[in-house]
Amino acid sequence: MTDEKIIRELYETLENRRDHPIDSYTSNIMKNSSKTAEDKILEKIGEETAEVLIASKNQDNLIHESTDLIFHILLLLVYKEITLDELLDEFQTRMK
Ligand SMILES: N=c1c2ncn([C@@H]3O[C@H](COP(=O)(O)OP(=O)(O)OP(=O)(O)O)[C@@H](O)[C@H]3O)c2ncn1[C@@H]1O[C@H](COP(=O)(O)O)[C@@H](O)[C@H]1O
Repeated sequence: MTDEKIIRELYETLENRRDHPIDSYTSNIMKNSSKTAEDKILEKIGEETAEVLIASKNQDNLIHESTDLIFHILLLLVYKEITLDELLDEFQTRMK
């Protein structure tokens, strides 16, 4: 699958990991522990943002680092129970 449907499939997987936790990276990060789940996800977004800046300046790994950042933003939205359709609707309202 190499079209935009992969984002919807990923989103559904993340919602499933949130609602039916297993022992996996995304389920574990969305669980509460000593740090709240939200703080852990926000910390990852901060790290991945810095990695995108460095990758862009170094002309290296920009796709890989951007994917990590986008992935963690999607994870935050799923954790906050925002649906993919709400995100897409927001983009739609900006279409000219
Ligand atoms: N797309 C991703 C995805 N992208 C990044 N990551 C994880 O996010 C973390 C990124 O953190 P780091 O950058 O610190 O990790 P890293 O490996 O050192 O990365 P780099 O330094 O190389 O950039 C790693 O542990 C990655 O495994 C992801 N983990 C899961 N998914 C997808 O999410 C879905 C659910 O995943 P699980 O919960 O693992 O089943 C599956 O469809 C997966 O394909």
